[in-house]
Amino acid sequence: MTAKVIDGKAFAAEVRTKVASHVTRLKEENGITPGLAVVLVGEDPASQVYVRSKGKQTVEVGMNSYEHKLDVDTSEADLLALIDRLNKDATVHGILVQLPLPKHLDSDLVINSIDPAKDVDGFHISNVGLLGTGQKSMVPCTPLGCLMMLRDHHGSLAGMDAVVLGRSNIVGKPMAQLLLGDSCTVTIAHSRTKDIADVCRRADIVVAAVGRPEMVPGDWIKPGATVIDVGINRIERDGKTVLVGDVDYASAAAVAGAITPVPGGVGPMTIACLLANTLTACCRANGLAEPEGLTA
Ligand SMILES: Nc1nc(=O)c2c([nH]1)NC[C@@H]1CN(c3ccc(C(=O)N[C@@H](CCC(=O)O)C(=O)O)cc3)C=[N+]21
Repeated sequence: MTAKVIDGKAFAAEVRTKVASHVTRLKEENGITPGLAVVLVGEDPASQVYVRSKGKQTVEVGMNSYEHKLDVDTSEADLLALIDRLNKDATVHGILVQLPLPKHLDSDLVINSIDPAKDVDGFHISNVGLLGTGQKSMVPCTPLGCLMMLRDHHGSLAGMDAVVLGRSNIVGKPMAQLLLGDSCTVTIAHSRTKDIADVCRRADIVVAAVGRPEMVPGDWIKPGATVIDVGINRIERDGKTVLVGDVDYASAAAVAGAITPVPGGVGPMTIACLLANTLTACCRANGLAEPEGLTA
């Protein structure tokens, strides 16, 4: 068998088209332009690339983009003061603080100082609690993108066995909550899981979010299963830097029913969902109906 390749890049373009048409309507009918503020502390080259591409796509869908680049040794007080200003700024509907932050800053404290209604990353404890109890919240972008691709491929996910590899707060845990919300039987496996290969082989859906290049080989995958690869790892191969996922693509694609590639899978969906969340936050802030198909 050769897996169907789930084209995250094309799917993300569709999501952005939907977002853009809602934004046009918001402007014409309500005179509102959604705004996203992205805060970057320091000059990590990879982070700068992501922030630039977020800003570009934000403008492309017709939203306002506000970039705040702060010095690497910015004090916590100054960062909190900026967030406080953005919280109070009615033209800003979404706030994203690029992670990881420099070590001298307490990222939990910083994230929890964002107004939960503007927390388009869905990392604020209040959004985490709302998601965990099945209440309306802001949903983390990467897991939301994965969910959209899974629903698009399968229709209903009810009753499926899902294994999430990785237990991070930004991907593994919220991904498990979303799959549970869609009535999957969910297992979270991690570095201390016994017989992880056997656990994985039971899965109809595997979401790999461990951050270890090509850790999941094809013989961990049940024939016909759907594989979502969240990993984005830069490695050296044949003297070149290449981007690989957490899944060994060649061997997994030979047995899976469907698989997301890296690049061109989950990554582009993450940014598309950030724009979708900003639109959702803007609609909620203005008491308007939420866009359909763009939330969990
Ligand atoms: N508060 C916060 N929220 C984030 O969502 C967040 C963050 N911090 N810090 C960094 C990570 C990383 N991230 C990516 C988004 C898109 C691609 C993406 O589009 N990747 C392309 C390839 C891009 C490349 O070539 O490097 C792809 O997979 O096809 C990758 C990575 C969001 N992050």
